[in-house]
Amino acid sequence: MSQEPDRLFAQPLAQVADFVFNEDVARVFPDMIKRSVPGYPTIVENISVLAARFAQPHTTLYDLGCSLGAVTQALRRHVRADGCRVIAVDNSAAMVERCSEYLHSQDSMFQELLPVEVIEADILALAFQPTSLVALNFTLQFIAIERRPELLARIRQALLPGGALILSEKLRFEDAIEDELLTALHLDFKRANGYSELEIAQKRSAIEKVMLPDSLQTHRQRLLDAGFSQVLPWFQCLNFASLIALP
Ligand SMILES: C[S@@+](CC[C@H](N)C(=O)[O-])C[C@H]1O[C@@H](n2cnc3c(N)ncnc32)[C@H](O)[C@@H]1O
Ligand SMILES: O=C(O)C(=O)C[C@]1(C(=O)O)C=C[C@@H](O)C=C1
Repeated sequence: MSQEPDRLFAQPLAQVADFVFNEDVARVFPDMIKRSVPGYPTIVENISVLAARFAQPHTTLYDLGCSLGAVTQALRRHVRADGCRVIAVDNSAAMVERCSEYLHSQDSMFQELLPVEVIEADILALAFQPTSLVALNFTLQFIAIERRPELLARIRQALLPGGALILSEKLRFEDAIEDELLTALHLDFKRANGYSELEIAQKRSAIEKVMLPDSLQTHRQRLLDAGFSQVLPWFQCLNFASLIALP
């Protein structure tokens, strides 16, 4: 994947536009997400460990909001159940184009990869096949809040017994002191990864209307309301967490 450093917000901008997953973002995305999301490499690595337990033979696995396909690549390499395939979906043309290229080069580097299909589509409009594993890795937070319940309900309906949804999100916290401290620590994480105060401030105004995090309590209740039976947090680093939701 591209090694280009994320300098998108390094120069003062006359006006900071709302954040979109366009060509500029796609080009620097591996660097951006690693330097912005505490624990991201650990989450991606371990999604394939979790998936290996939940993936059922001869079923479809979904990577929803796949960006450049980091989760898809991990699933293709590490899920060994017979006859599985991965469907990777994103509604950003720039992401889908690069994702397809990266998956193509993965094909030439490794043997015995799961087959994959990359689709440019809105996940809200997707007709789900029966599935044993759905990954929403930092995607739900970009979906309009009022559309989140219906998306989760449709995923729940498509999930087969023994399968799972893996949901990773930035969290907000209902306790004001906890929220303030973990937000401050997240900014320290960005500084420690070389982002300047200007980059941090401009990225924040670009993203604040576009990415709307929920609390763990809100996620849990919404997943239960959508018909999931169990919600288990398996990872948290500062204000970023990942949950397993069981059908
Ligand atoms: C933070 S990125 C996800 C990172 C990726 N899952 C990973 O692990 O590297 C969010 C992605 O969700 C996509 N996205 C947002 N809304 C979407 C929608 N309604 N349908 C499909 N993709 C969407 C964006 O284009 C973006 O690529
Ligand atoms: O919370 C932030 O400041 C972020 O930059 C987070 C986040 C994310 O969680 O997806 C937002 C957009 C970028 O795609 C990468 C990281």
